[in-house]
Amino acid sequence: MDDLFTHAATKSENDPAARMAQLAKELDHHNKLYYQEATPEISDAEYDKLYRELEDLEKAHPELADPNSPTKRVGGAPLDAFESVEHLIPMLSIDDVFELSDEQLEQEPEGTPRETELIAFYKRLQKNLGQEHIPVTVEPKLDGVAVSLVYRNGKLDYAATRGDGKRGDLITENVRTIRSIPLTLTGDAPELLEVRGEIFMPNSAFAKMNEERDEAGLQTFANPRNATAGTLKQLDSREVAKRPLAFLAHGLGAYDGPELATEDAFHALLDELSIPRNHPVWHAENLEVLLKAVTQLNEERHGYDYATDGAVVKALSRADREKLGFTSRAPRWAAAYKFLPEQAETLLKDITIQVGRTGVLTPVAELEPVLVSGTTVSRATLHNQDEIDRKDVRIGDHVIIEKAGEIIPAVVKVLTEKRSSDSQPYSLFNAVDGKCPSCHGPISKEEGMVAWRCTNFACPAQAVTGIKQFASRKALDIDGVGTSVAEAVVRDGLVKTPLDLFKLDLLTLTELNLGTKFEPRLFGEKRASKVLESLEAAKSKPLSLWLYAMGIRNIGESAAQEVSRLHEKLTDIPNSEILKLNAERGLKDNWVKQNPVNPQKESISSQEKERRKKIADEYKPRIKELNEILAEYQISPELGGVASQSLLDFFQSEAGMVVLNKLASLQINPASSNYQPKPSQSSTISSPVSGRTFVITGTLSRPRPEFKKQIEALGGKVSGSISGKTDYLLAGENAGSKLDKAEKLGVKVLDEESYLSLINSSQ
Ligand SMILES: NC(=O)c1ccc[n+]([C@@H]2O[C@H](COP(=O)([O-])OP(=O)(O)OC[C@H]3O[C@@H](n4cnc5c(N)ncnc54)[C@H](O)[C@@H]3O)[C@@H](O)[C@H]2O)c1
Ligand SMILES: [Zn+2]
Repeated sequence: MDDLFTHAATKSENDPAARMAQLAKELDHHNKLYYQEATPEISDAEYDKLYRELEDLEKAHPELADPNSPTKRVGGAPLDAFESVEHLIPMLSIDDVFELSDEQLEQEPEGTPRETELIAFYKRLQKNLGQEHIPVTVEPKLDGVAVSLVYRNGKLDYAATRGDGKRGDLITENVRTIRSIPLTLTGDAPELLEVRGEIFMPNSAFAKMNEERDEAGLQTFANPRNATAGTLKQLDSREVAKRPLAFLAHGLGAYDGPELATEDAFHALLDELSIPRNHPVWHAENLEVLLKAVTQLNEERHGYDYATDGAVVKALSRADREKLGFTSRAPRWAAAYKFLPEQAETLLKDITIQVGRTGVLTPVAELEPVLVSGTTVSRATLHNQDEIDRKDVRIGDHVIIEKAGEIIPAVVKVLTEKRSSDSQPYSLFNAVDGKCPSCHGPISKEEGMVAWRCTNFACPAQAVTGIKQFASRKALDIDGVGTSVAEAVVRDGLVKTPLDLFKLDLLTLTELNLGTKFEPRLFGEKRASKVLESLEAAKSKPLSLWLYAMGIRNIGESAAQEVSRLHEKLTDIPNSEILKLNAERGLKDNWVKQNPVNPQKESISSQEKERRKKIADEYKPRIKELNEILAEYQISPELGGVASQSLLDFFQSEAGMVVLNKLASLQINPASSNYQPKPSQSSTISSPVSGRTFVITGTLSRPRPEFKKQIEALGGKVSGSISGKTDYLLAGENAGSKLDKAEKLGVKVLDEESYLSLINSSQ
């Protein structure tokens, strides 16, 4: 079965517009993670690759280019938590030019230099300025967070991040804590001086801080840039003060003072005012010297105490810069030359699988330790199955690994000539036997996506994400349980899966620490009891909300509604015949649609044609048959084959059983509030008992089972507890809490006498 349904062709390959839209979406996603949340998912080199691909497509198809494309914009939006400020002059990015790799050079004519893109940049300067010699400067590119420091009359007025280039966040209080940034300038300060530069964390300080955090049981940062970005987002500047941040200036923004004709004059001013500036700076009068400077910087940079992955090349004179001008995103007078990441050869000993916070399964290469860019590397990311297939990575291979400016190393290439003859292609799915290594839940791959994911909402690796979904407004609406509570209960080991929330008691919740070990912030009794109340109420919430709350793949709100219309209660789902048939129909139907015998766009071999025809001939009559069987259920397209299969997979998996067992032990069996599987039939029957749900309580004239039998014989149901979907409460003498609850929920209450007349009327 696997075979038939996993081929969902990535149609974007031949469709530039679709690919462009997809790239833009992915880049937006990564920009948000990188700039706003300081938690990037991919390396800069990978990001750059996607960015380049989009840029190239936009050049090839200018008519399809979106004016709001990520290639036309700077950075991310300002954060809500800070006040923002409009920049006096927009803060732009810098265009990248890349050192060419061996693979790229193979595609080019012989003798093509690695610096081809840099040379092209210099030639553009020559052409646009109409002169042969253009003096430029070369300096290290700092990998930190861009900042604007505005000084008025020698005093720091404010500091802001780049934000979207037009508006940034005001981070003055945080910046004041950075010792190397002067608050008052020495010497003859101009009236207005906007210095732009980079806040960063030196490597040594970063390593030490991470070590201390690790010891204190705090989360460590992936790399110095993340640590810097994360630190500057802190609202409490006392926290910022504790972090080892540094600053170096590299550019001029708004300015009101004596003329600065060149970059040198600007540097002299910074020195006079004791503002630390980026160094070393090389000067080059022509292309030859520029290339030498860049080579020298590349050699020296490994000795620096901060990460540099490139050289910034800038026209020296202000007059030249003015002539060259800007694009919407970057100045035309500067370029960032990105060095090739350093590579090394080593042995890939094993592949392990990590489960991320959102359930993504990431294959990780376990390597024979090797030294790259001054650090020992023993693990590298393999990203996903598609990447493994593309590079044909296998356990036991000799591989080339690469480490860019940032920390996560990657496997770039396999040395197939060194491979042993008995090596086997690697399949992530087989390696984990189709189960999440963290929880043994089922894994699945969404259409058009490359990653396998664990689909178990109770997976401990995804606990925080799962709890947030479970408690969200649209799901079970657990008042007071958001990100910080979810993180705290998981951190303290109180909750491993959302259902563990039901184990929490008032005292534990009251004393839950939402702050840090050093600065505790307790949750408090008032909010704690609210959480418990919401949890109690959740127990009787309808099936559709429960299904949505579980965050099962492909089950959104509408699909959950439809599932709950077709099933009376949760426990009917794992073996649901309707779902089985609907899954089969949907998956077969998709297959036929996606594998046409006479495709219009692609060309297929006659063998492939034959294969498709054979399968389609088998599927089509069955699809017709299924359509007939399912017709009376009138299943909405919101519940497709993929979603149906996904539900069944989940509830039939080991993980799904655990969830069902836990619910059973909590005595929760969510019931449908819109149960009506055969719409046309049930609407014609109208009986006061048939299809109605009764709850029985108190002392009656006969034993309760007798009443139960009678109700069921007339097509009604008897349930043990009152919920919003109960129709009648049959209440005898001394009815207790159920009576109160029925009144609260507006459920009709019958005494024995009115019950009897109801029964008689429906016989
Ligand atoms: N991994 C991810 O998910 C992800 C997401 C978004 C962006 N990124 C990375 O960020 C890059 C794009 O970000 P960007 O637009 O901020 O560009 P950038 O950081 O590559 O370059 C522009 C910035 O460089 C800084 N800079 C550093 N040293 C400088 C110097 N000596 N002189 C002048 N400026 C200097 C400036 O602050 C300027 O704003 C991408 O190439 C990518 O590597 C990664
Ligand atoms: Zn899992």
